[in-house]
Formats: sequence, C-alpha cells, structure tokens
Amino acid sequence: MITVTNLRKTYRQGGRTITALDDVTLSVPKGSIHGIIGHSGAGKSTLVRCLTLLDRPTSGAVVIDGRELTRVKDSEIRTARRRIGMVFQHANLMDSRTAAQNVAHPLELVKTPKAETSRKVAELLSLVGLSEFADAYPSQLSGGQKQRVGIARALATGPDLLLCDEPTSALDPATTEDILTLIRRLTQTLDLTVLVITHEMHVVKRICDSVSLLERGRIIEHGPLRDVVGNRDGSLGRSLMPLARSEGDRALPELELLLVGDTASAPVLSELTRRFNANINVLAGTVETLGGSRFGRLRVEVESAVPLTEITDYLESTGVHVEVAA
Ligand SMILES: Nc1ncnc2c1ncn2[C@@H]1O[C@H](COP(=O)(O)OP(=O)(O)OP(=O)(O)O)[C@@H](O)[C@H]1O
Repeated sequence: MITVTNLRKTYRQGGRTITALDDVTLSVPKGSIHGIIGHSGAGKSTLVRCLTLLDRPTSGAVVIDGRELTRVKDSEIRTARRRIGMVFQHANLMDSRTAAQNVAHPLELVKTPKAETSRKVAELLSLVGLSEFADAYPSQLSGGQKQRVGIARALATGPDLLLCDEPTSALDPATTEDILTLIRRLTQTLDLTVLVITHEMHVVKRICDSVSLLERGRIIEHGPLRDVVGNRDGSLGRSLMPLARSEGDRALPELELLLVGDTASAPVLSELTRRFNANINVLAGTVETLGGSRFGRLRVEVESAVPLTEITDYLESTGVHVEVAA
C-alpha cells in the first residue's frame, strides 16, 4: 500500500517560486492499480521523482507499506529505492546483456547468491512469458518483449510498489494491450500496489481501479473509476467516455444522457418515445463497462409536443443524469 499525504514540491527559478506539486494526497491499496493522468506540465515527472527519492519533496509524506520514505536518510536512499520497481516508457535495457542478464542486474547489485539469482530470473521471465527468450539480446527482441524484460527487471527485488511511468506510450495498440494485460495480471498474482502515470485515457480505462487527475500540480478529481465516470460534475468522466462533437446548429433540443449501472442496460429511449410520443434521434453515443460498472453516454435530439422539462424530469426520476446541451 502507498499513501501520499500533502505532498508539495516547489522550485526556485530566477527569483520565482514554481509549485510543481501542490498538496497531493492519494492512497492506493495493495492489489490495485491507481492511474495518475495529467497533461504535459501537470507535475507527473515531479511526482515520480519525489516518489522515487530522486528529488526530495518540499513537504509532505510518502509511506510505502508502513515505511515513511520521506524520512529516509540520504545514506539509506538506495536501499529504500529497492522497495519501488520502476517501469519506464522505454525499457532501457543493457544491449550487451541478454534478457536474463538484464533481469539479473538488480539482484547482482544487492549481491544475491548466483543460484538464487538464476532461480528468480527464470521465475520472472516465466511470469512475463519470456522463458524462451532468456538468452536473447535486446536487439533480437520486439518493443513489447523489451518492455516485458523491463517489467521482470522491475520486479526482481520484490518491490512493494510498481511505479509505471508512461509504460505503453512508445508501443503500438496491440502491444499496448498485451502489456496492460500483463500489468493487470501481475498486480493480482503478486498482490502488488501499482501506480501508473500516463497521459493516455485508454490506459486508465483498461487497467486502473482508481484514478487521479493532476492539473497544475494539484489533484483536482480522484476516486474509483466507476465513481469518476458517474460524476457528472467532473471532467474526467467525459474524457474517459468522450462523445463525438455536435455538427453545426440543430433546430431541435439536444440532451446529453449519462446512464450508470442497470440504467445503462434499460430501454430508456423506447420508454421515452412511448411515454411522451417523442421522436428521439441519437447523435452520438458510447456504452462501456469501466471499473466493473456499465456506463452509457448518449447525445440525443428530442422532438415532442411535451415541454422539455417534463422529459428531463422523467429521465432524472429513472436515474439517468441529464444535461440540456447549450
Ligand atoms: N527542476 C525544475 N526547476 C524548475 N521548474 C521545474 C523543475 N522541474 C519541473 N518544473 C516545473 O514544474 C511543473 C511540472 O513539471 P513536470 O515535468 O513534473 O510535468 P509533467 O506532467 O511531467 O510534464 P511532461 O508530461 O511534459 O513531462 C512545470 O511547470 C515545470 O516547468
């Protein structure tokens, strides 16, 4: 489990104070994956540096499995860092070493006996599905295979936290899917705590149990995926389930509907047609299962003799979140 409390990082630059992280608080239980999503400049890299002690936070605490990382003395930083496995955008493998030798590297650094290293490396390569490639050099591996070696290497010292910094940003869609499936599987098999830093919404959608939106150093929205998507006041739900834009001016009123859980499977539109003798035209729509719940987001235009408020009141009474498009 990782708990970050009131984390703050400021930099002095040319007489100005730049606040890169502003009161960041989050908590990720064991066996789950938390996504941190943010645009360029939001503070993602600063957060990674503070969590890995490459940079000391200005204030606040980071506690990983009961150990307060922020209190670790400089002389103990190396040891403390072993509790965190890092997966980067590029695996950065050593070209002169085979896959097995790359995975063995962190174990050699902590002087693990040879036999134990061999056993662990074989186990890790098997976990990431690369047993047959143990003796292959990075130049003989695909991008996805290199990333698998990188993940095996990150897990070599048995970390409490796996920190994935843009783990699939350099991969094609099919390989991205493979790597995300692997991260999800390892989280469960090894009961890991995983933080995924990304700017890609589909990564959050595919594997995260919960998510935080980082903007200008602050977490402005956070929660389990299903709460965030169902929250009509936030922007994350819309970003996770976007709708195509409306085209031009339309004569009829437009409604945006958010359907959550059972409502997303109910025949809401046909009921609307029957009840209000309305013509409904779907302009855009998406239905997905996220964080174990089903969600539908629809933009519809409505033609009916009945006042629009009656229709929206009815929809709200059935549990549909309604917004009248401007
Ligand atoms: N060493 C530094 N000195 C001064 N300002 C910094 C330093 N590092 C980061 N910043 C500033 O802190 C803010 C957050 O930067 P950071 O690199 O953490 O964002 P990011 O979300 O990782 O962006 P990107 O995705 O582009 O890497 C930015 O305004 C940046 O200019």
